[in-house]
Amino acid sequence: MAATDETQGSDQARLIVVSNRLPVTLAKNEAEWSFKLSSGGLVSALSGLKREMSFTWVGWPGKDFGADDRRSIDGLLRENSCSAVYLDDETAELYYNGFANSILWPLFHYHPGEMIFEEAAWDAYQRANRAFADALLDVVKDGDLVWIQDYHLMLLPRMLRRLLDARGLRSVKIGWFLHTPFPSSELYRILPVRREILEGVLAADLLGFHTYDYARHFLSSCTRILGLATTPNAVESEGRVVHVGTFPIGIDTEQFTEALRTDVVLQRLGEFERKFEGTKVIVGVDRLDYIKGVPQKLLAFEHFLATHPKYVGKVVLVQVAVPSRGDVEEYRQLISSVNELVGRINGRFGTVEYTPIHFLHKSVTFPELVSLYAVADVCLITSTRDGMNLVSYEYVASQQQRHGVLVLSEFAGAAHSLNGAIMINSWNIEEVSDALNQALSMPADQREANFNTLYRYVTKYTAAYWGMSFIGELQRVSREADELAQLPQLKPSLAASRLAESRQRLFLLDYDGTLSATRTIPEFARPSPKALSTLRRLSELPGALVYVVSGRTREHMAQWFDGVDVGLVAEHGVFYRHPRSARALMPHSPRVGDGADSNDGSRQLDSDGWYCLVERPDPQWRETVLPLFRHYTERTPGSFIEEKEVDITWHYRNTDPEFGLWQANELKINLERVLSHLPLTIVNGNKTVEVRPARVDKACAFRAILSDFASAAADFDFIMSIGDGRGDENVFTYLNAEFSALPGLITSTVGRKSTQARYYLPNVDSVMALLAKLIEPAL
Ligand SMILES: O=P(O)(O)OC[C@H]1O[C@H](O[C@H]2O[C@H](CO)[C@@H](O)[C@H](O)[C@H]2O)[C@H](O)[C@@H](O)[C@@H]1O
Ligand SMILES: O=c1ccn([C@@H]2O[C@H](COP(=O)(O)OP(=O)(O)O)[C@@H](O)[C@H]2O)c(=O)[nH]1
Repeated sequence: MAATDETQGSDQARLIVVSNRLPVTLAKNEAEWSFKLSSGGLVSALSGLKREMSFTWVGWPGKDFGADDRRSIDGLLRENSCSAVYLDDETAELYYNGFANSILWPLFHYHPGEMIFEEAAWDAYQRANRAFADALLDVVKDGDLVWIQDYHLMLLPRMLRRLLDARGLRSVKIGWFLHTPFPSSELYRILPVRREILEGVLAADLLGFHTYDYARHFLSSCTRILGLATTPNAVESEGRVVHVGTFPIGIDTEQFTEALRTDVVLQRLGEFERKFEGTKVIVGVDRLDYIKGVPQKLLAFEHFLATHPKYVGKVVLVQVAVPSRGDVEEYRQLISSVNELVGRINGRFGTVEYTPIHFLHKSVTFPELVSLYAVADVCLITSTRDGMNLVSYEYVASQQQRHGVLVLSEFAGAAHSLNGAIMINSWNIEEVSDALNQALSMPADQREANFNTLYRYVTKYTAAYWGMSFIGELQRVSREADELAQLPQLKPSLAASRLAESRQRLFLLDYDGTLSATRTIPEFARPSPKALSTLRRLSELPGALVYVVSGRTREHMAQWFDGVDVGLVAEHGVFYRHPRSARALMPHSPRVGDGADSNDGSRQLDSDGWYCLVERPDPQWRETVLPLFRHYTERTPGSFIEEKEVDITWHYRNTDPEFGLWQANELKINLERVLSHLPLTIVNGNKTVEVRPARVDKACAFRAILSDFASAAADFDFIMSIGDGRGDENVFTYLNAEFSALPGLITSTVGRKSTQARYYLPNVDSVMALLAKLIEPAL
């Protein structure tokens, strides 16, 4: 493993990889501890990465050690860029076998029947994850990248984040990668601690999965179980954006190419070729785990021999079954049923000269494995679920000469990548048997074409590629998060001091999500008595003009703010009305029917003082839009249409969250198609789809408002704009450009997010607290 010394102590971000097991085997000879790097999927996957980037590996060393031994082991590990997390043997057993392998593993592989939930195991899982977090505190420095691996450590991102925050280490970036499938939310929700586990990983900055299906299931669980807003590549959790990505793992193909040139492999391959001369070889390599579908494979092979007698005596299955998790009951049962099947099939089809199944219940050496891969005409993978399945990749990497056929279960993650394999439903014994027949009789040119497609993929998307792309993405999202972290929170004291220094004051306040918290039904979101009295007192400050700026109808707004001297902007800028106190500042009093020029073309003034920035609503587009809106409303329970004077809004907040979002996207696509020739804009709002005139937005309304003040607008020495939505971003952009030099300009979004505003306020309560500060008597 590459040493990290060159980066220790420097300002460069260091990488720390955390996994359940350290990739080492420790042995004591006399009084001396020695160290051997062990092999395994993760070790080889990360071996490519380590050529590009040095890292420290943190994990459990495999058993507990006494204090004296720990001291020497720690030294030895440090020299090899590793660091141990010690767990007492009972915790380790319960956490690893009891929770990770007996609860999460079966559930994530669609075997809920094998899941045994025990509180003691859950307690141990928490204890072990906490021990990892504590140990990491001694290793991690600010600015480091911490990459946590797999289902054993799903609570760790949150536990670690809390400890780091408490120490003020706020720029450590955390990634987490799941090597297994993530099941459908329908399965996942069975887990008694489903919330804790999701919340645990959501403290990371980037979450990685092998396939988009796994990511999709994860996002769906976040929506359904935690009620969080998601996009196809992110989850919003506690004001943070947690990025979600697909990073299919690969192998180090070079290792296989090099091994195939070694004498030991060439010799062994020759022996196999002589032994199996005139016989077709099917190879299977699996850990003996119930997810690998070994019984299904044996039954399919039996069916194949029974239905294709010409192959009896002419084809063998060499099945390597690597012993695994023998301490767990389900695995012990599997061994006996597999042994029974092998015996039955060999008894049924075998002769003195012919053994149909060569069953190796052991692990084999790497040269032996490569030789077996290379001699096989077919590789048969029948997993009933499998995160990725690297055996399929390894077989392809070893088949440059023979161009053998890969028969691959569609339930392995690899099926999403390995175009060129024969895909099978491993539960369908008939189909697997047919696939074997097809594979064994496939013409050489077709085998070669399939192999070339597979080989190109396997050699391009290697383990190194996987590691580098995850780390690259973690660095990218971290930069984005750093930018966001630099967005300052608007402090009431700062706003108050700027206000105190000013004389002509303008407040532009969005309504929904800014002055009023989100409600399920729009009518319920009326201004609270507190909000009304705050606005009244704000409007009474010397030299102050207050505008409430909303997507709501002017009727609603006029009714809600009756008796408060605030200006109103309705339907996202289509209508606006000045406060009474503004009239004194206007160069001339506008008259009804006034069509005075503004930057936005003509505008009309009615007898209630409202300006309208668009032509009257065009009935034709409404006639096109409304039937579509109705179509989707009828088919989306809980959705409804809000018809305004000009805009039309489709609300889906109260629908099934995923179906609602799906329907909203469909509706938007359909609207874009039918409205493409019209000057309209279709906007995804806060659980809404809105259609409104393209020419007008909230920024246009401000421009019009300011032009009404003509040169008096130049006298505003304090402008504060607060809003939470996308429509408010236009306002911030406009104000930042127009009043860039004004010290009294304050723009603030609500909720921390990527924004054009100069500040953020966390939520509606903090907006109200800020405004309350501004109306304190001294100001
Ligand atoms: O510009 P705004 O004041 O932020 O108005 C935008 C939309 O707000 C309303 O919908 C939103 O608030 C509702 C009440 O809390 C909520 O039920 C809905 O899901 C939100 O999208 C309003 O109904 C829309 O017409 C406005 O366009
Ligand atoms: O005797 C053996 C046979 C195979 N393997 C390796 O075990 C890994 C199995 O990975 P896979 O993704 O197929 O399944 P997993 O065991 O991780 O579920 C592959 O890299 C094999 O080369 C091994 O270590 N010892």
